[in-house]
Amino acid sequence: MSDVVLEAHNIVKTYGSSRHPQVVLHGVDLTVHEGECVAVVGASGSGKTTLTRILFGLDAPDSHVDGLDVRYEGRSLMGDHAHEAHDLLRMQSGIVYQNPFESLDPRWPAGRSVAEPLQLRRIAQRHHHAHQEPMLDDAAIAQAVADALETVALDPQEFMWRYPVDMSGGQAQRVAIARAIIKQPHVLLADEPMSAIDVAARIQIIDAFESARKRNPNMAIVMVSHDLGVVQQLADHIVVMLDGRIVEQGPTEELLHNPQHDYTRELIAAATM
Ligand SMILES: Nc1ncnc2c1ncn2[C@@H]1O[C@H](COP(=O)(O)OP(=O)(O)OP(=O)(O)O)[C@@H](O)[C@H]1O
Repeated sequence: MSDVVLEAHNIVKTYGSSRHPQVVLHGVDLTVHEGECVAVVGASGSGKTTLTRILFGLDAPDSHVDGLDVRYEGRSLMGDHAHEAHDLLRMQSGIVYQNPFESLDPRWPAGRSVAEPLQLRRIAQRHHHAHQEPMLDDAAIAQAVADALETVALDPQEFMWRYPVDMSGGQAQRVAIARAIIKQPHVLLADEPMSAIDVAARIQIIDAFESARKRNPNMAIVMVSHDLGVVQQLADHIVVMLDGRIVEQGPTEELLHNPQHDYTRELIAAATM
C-alpha cells in the first residue's frame, strides 16, 4: 500500500456552549493514502465537512482528547511544529468548493483566477528567496494555466479571457478545479463539488477530476458528498458517516456490492447516478 498522506486520530468536535454542547464528531479516525480518492458520504449534518476541514487543517478538533492527532505526510498539525506542518499543507493542497461562483472572483477572467495560486507562490519565492525550486516567470505561469485548463477540457484560447458571468455552472466548476490543481497539489479537498451542478454537466466534472488524477497520479483526493452515486466512479475508498461517526468504510466496489450497514443500504437505494 502507498504512503499515508493524511491521517486523523480520535477526532472529537463539539459546538455550542459548555451548558449546551453539541458533539458533532465522536472520536473519528480517517486515513488517506497517496494517489487515493476517498469519498466521505452521509446525510446532511452527519459531520462530513467538519471532519474533512479538520483533516486539511482548516478547523481545529477539541483539544485534550486522548490519542488525538492530525498528520500531514507524517507531520503533526497539533504538536510543537504545527506551524510548519500547516504551512506545508497549505502550500501543497487545493480545495474545490460546492459553488464555483463563490470561489471565482467575478471581476477576473478565468485565466487570472487559475493563475493566482502560482502568482502567490512567485511572491512567496521572492520574499523567502526559495532557491530549491526554479523561479516562476510569466511564460511558465501562462503555460501552467493553459495546461490546467486543458486538463479540465476547457479550451485555453477561449476561456483565458472568459468571465464567470459568461460561464455555465459546470464550466465555472471546471475553472475552479483548474485553479485548485495548478500547483500540482499533493492533496485535494472537494466539498460537494457536484451538488450545485446540473445533472447533465456532472459527467464533465467527473472527467475533470479523472484527468487531474491522470496528470498527477500521486495526488490524493478527499471528496465530500451526500450522494453515493455521484462519487462511485471516482472513489477508490468510501467512508460512510452517520451522526458524527463512521459507520462503515471500504473499497468502493466491495462497499457498494456488499454493504454491511442498514444506512449504507439506504444511501445506495437513494443514489442518483
Ligand atoms: N460553525 C458551526 N457552529 C455550530 N455548529 C456547526 C458549525 N459547523 C457545523 N455545525 C454543525 O455540525 C454538524 C455537522 O455539520 P457538517 O457541516 O460537518 O455536516 P455535513 O455532513 O457536512 O452536512 P452537509 O452535507 O449539510 O454539509 C451539523 O449539525 C452542523 O449544524
